[in-house]
Amino acid sequence: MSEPRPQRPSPERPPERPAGGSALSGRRFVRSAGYAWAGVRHAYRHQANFRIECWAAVLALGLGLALRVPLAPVALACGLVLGLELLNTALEALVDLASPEVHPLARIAKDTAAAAVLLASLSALVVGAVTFGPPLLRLLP
Ligand SMILES: Nc1ncnc2c1ncn2[C@@H]1O[C@H](COP(=O)(O)OP(=O)(O)OP(=O)(O)O)[C@@H](O)[C@H]1O
Repeated sequence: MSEPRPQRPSPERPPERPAGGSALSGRRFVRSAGYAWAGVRHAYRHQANFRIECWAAVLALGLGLALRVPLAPVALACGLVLGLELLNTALEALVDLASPEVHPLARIAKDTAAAAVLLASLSALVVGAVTFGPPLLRLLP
């Protein structure tokens, strides 16, 4: 006899809460943050682009502080690029797992994810030019 299938959550039947405290439990949050930090460390170790983007973000935020420009758009642009680079890394790993051999769909997945990072990086350059351009020009003699 086959095992009973686990029932999908629905609006009438919310998902069962896993054992180990409420969704807002501090220990749970710390554990999740630990997994996320492991992901960041992995990307930093293995992805040269992520390392460059991390240091570019540090530089941009430092320059923003020094020039006293609004930091919110700079931080948002940096977060977008870094977040999409992490998603790109995750997707590359998934594609390599699902399709180690060359496949047109694998190429589309990887190329499209890379395009998302490129688009965000170009937007970040525009944000940087608009934010840092005027104060830097004022510094010129
Ligand atoms: N399994 C595959 N099938 C088809 N094309 C692939 C496959 N794997 C990679 N490619 C092609 O090669 C390109 C580079 O893939 P790769 O996995 O080396 O990514 P990358 O951008 O070089 O990653 P990294 O950031 O690790 O350097 C992809 O964008 C895609 O066009």
